[in-house]
Amino acid sequence: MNNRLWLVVPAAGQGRRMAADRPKQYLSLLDRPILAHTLARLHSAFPDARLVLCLDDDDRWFSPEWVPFTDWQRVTGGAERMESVFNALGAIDAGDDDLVLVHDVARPCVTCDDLLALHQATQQHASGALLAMPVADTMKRASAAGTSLHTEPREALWHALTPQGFRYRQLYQALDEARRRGTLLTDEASAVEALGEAPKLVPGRRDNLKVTHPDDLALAAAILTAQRDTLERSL
Ligand SMILES: Nc1ccn([C@@H]2O[C@H](COP(=O)(O)OP(=O)(O)OP(=O)(O)O)[C@@H](O)[C@H]2O)c(=O)n1
Ligand SMILES: C[C@](O)(CO)[C@H](O)COP(=O)(O)O
Repeated sequence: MNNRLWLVVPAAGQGRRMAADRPKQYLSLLDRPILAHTLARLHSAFPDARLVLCLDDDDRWFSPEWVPFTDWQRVTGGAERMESVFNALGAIDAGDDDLVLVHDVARPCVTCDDLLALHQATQQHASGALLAMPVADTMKRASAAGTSLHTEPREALWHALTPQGFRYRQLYQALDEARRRGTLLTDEASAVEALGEAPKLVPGRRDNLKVTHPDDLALAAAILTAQRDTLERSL
């Protein structure tokens, strides 16, 4: 039997750095909320996957009309992103070798081609895979006073993006272990790395922006508009 594909979308954040009147996933981007864009992108790549959407229990903004998947469920988010993802894994009836792709709701500009590339890499690499981007700028080591102490070699530095994909059992064990240690992790790959594994870095597009600060909203709108003009067929 083929392994199932699960999409876990952590969407239980409060968007504190955005400082808006609602969690950032419900801010309007062009014609609809960020959450609707992100789910539409995932659906265009994986229409038959099962979606697991992590939402805050007190969320009063969510509407199911923004979910294009027929096969989906809502789970309760945690206090931190990694807890939201762990809750999702605990709530599903997945096989050990089923693939799980975790994608931030706050990354609405991910393209179909990048999603498919990450999915393929996850199938091919036993330690899992993540979309990532090589660091492009000269990197400085700062002092506590905010002065530049020296220049760091950047050749081996990458920005971690999402999705990040793993086999279900491996990811569950990795996050469970991190919780037991009391380590706070900002992505799934960190948990798997802590088990001694080395997930594959899959070069992703530079415009897979995580909407984080207020000025990211205009940037995301410009990216989506440019993608509509240049990538129409592969979105
Ligand atoms: N307890 C949490 C915290 C974050 N997230 C999700 O994890 C992703 C990445 O987090 P981040 O960009 O930090 O979002 P927020 O936590 O909402 O933002 P902030 O840190 O500024 O409050 C987002 O899709 C967010 O909704 C989540 O599901 N549960
Ligand atoms: C997984 C992630 O997208 C990596 O960039 C993540 O959401 C990071 O969040 P943070 O803003 O760096 O805490």
